[in-house]
Amino acid sequence: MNQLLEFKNVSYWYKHENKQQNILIDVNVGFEKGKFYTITGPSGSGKTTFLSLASALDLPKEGQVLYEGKDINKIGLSNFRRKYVSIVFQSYNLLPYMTALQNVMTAMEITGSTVLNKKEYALKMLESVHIEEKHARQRVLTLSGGQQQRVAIARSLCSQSDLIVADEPTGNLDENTAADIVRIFQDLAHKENKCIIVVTHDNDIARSSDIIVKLSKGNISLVSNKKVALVN
Ligand SMILES: Nc1ncnc2c1ncn2[C@@H]1O[C@H](COP(=O)(O)OP(=O)(O)OP(=O)(O)O)[C@@H](O)[C@H]1O
Repeated sequence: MNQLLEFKNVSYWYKHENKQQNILIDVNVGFEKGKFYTITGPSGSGKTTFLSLASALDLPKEGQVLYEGKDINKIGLSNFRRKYVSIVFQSYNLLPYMTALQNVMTAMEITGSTVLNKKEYALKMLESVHIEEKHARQRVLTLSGGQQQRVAIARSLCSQSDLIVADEPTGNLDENTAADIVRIFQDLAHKENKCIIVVTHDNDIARSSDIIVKLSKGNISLVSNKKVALVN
């Protein structure tokens, strides 16, 4: 099996006044390109912690996270974040006084994109998430929540990384807009061959993914959705 990202014997805990709270206990799980994964579990089960390990915001206390077989600690955490993973936050993390286009182009500058015509490319990425040029040229603070989330996804696409992780990306959105975002993730996995890992509380979104990774009491179980629900 061709794993893009692999958790190998990963354990993680927090210490509270010398008491250890185990979050992940000897977890083994792999993620492939071309698949859309959701991470689910009760509040406090460690979903955000899991995602921070998958996106090199933190390191396991024990075990390794491997990218194409290489330990991300060896790749270097900031190097890994810059080159190999795109993170979509619930709060979008956009620059509100800039236009959508400027937000995407700024991210391209920061990540050292080698694309020659950055404006044209940014507009193409925005169009791929259904942000037309008129909206692309508006300041982000004048766009709706759903539009802002799509801009954040377009920004994540400009780094051209194979791995996209998102923490509750539909948390603030209405049902229709959330379905729209989920469809974009499905397309990115199935048409663009990306590996998508999304933390969600929402069972409908989990059912729309290819594989559900359930977290509970430090352990994980996988549910494969053979017949992926199409969102409408
Ligand atoms: N920086 C930290 N220091 C200490 N404990 C922490 C820290 N971050 C998280 N925790 C604890 O670890 C547990 C897992 O937190 P995490 O945010 O990963 O869970 P979650 O499944 O994403 O929760 P939610 O669904 O409520 O967002 C929680 O009990 C939390 O209080």
